[in-house]
Amino acid sequence: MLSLTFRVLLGILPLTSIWLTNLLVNEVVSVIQNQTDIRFALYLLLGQLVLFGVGYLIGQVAKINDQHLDNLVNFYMTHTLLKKVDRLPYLTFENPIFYDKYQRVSNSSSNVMSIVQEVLSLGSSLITIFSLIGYLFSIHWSFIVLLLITTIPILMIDVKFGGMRYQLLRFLTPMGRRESYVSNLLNNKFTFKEVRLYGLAPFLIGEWAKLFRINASEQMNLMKREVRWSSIGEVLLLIAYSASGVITLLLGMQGRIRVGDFIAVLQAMENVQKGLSNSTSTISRLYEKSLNIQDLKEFLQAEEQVVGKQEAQVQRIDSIVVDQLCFRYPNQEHAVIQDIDLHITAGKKIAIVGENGSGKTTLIKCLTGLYNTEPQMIQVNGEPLQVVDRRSYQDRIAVLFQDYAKYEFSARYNIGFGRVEDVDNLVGIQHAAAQTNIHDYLDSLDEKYESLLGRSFDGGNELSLGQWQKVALARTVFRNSDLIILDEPTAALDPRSEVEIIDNLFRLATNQSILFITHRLGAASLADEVVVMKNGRIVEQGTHAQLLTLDGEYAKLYNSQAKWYNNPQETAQEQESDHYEQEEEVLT
Ligand SMILES: Nc1ncnc2c1ncn2[C@@H]1O[C@H](COP(=O)(O)OP(=O)(O)OP(=O)(O)O)[C@@H](O)[C@H]1O
Repeated sequence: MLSLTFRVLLGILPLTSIWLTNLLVNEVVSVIQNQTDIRFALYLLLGQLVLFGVGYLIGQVAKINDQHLDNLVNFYMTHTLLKKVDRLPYLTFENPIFYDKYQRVSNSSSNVMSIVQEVLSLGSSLITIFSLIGYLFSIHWSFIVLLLITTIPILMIDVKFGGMRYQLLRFLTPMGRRESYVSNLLNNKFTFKEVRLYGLAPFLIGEWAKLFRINASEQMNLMKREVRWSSIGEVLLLIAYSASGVITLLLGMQGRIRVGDFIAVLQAMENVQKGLSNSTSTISRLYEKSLNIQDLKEFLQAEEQVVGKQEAQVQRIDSIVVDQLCFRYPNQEHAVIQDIDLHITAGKKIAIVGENGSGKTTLIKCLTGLYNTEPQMIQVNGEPLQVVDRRSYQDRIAVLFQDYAKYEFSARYNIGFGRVEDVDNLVGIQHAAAQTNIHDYLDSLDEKYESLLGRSFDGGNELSLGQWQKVALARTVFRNSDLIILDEPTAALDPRSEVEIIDNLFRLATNQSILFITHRLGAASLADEVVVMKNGRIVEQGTHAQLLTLDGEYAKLYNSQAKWYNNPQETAQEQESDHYEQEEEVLT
């Protein structure tokens, strides 16, 4: 409201200023010609000074007010977007188009604010324009015709380029994202060591430069076209201004206006033209931004993952039955996992083994409800997952993914995030850390559990990969769930830690089910059941002993690993001869 008032005031200032100028010039002419009293002219001069001061003050207060409004809108928009992102289905995050759209809409907070500001300043300009047009019309109607003839083509040009700018933004967003991806490879600590050692920097800089040039040249091309067309608009404005000068001169010669009016008309004409040209470009920008807002609207209307609305609440997971589970990624033709049958009962420890890409991680993403599957394929406590309250179900599961998160927060938060409502329970957190053999290390840090982990921020403590993994494992332990899912939980651990931790976990988690993916079959042998996956299917299932007797896939994998420990040299020679045999087969 305050902003609106300021804009109205700013809108009527030009007419008042021109009116005062008109009076002042006429008065000065009269003082010079007739030697009349100078006082009224001085009052008018003072009036102009006051007007200038008031205009300046209103402008400054409006600036502060706009900044305040900007903060409010920015906060609201970012807050809304972040909450929306939290409700989107997980699969959305695996679609690159999502990231393009997100990039565009995350600029929308500034777009929304600038729309508000543009509308306000457009309103202000329109008040100026209409008040001045009223004044010009009172002098002669032909000024209005001149203005109409020149403004309409300019408006059309500006709107056309507003649309083109938006289309270009859409086209360039993926390339812009790739450009920042490539440049990030050069300044990101996770990739930089390899970039440095492999001497990739010149190649990557070249790639970045290529993308930058394409981006920049597309923008330059559009800008050049826009400049060409807007020059035509400027010429039209110049013609209108000169024509209005001629008309004013004729009116003066006919004695229908005085010197002050002559100056005022030219000033008014100039102001109206400036106002009109500003307004047309504002309308063009508004059009461009309204297209962006359409993206925002679509984003906010995107289908959400229903969480916490389904009727079947899960107090405790007693059983999960997987029945003929199939899953296909949206961008792929064939199912990645097929006909999976699995029965997880309370306290059962299941190991999943299988070669890379056999679908193990996909299976756990389906099981945890991150991916939606057909009804009946997954049943929790006898209810299809679709009708199970997803939040209450996920609250009873602890997952450690291969690419677990390394939170650059304190050690306490890193573990406490497993049960965020209990993040102040230091004793519980320390207990979880002790179970995964990381307590002593965290306790030895300067600020113990309050120490910041990671090196992205000053004062942080970098951990080794194995230490990070132990912290993440402690987080899953702290979660106190019914089902613990671990995707290669010991990949970065030394053999002693691996044995101790898995042993600890199995001993303490008597009531908890554990489903763990592993490539280390020594760990798998501790499970109640071993599931072997190949090409998206379960090919063997049973206890470690049963599968060894079966002498199939598992036995083959197990024996080859056992050989590494018993006689690594022999294994290497065998593998080498296998390799040559295969090469010979290919050659013959
Ligand atoms: N988001 C995705 N979109 C499309 N395909 C995917 C996606 N994630 C995985 N895949 C494909 O699904 C298959 C199974 O992948 P998954 O990660 O489940 O295998 P995995 O058995 O866990 O492998 P690893 O032992 O290497 O971790 C792979 O062929 C992979 O290319």
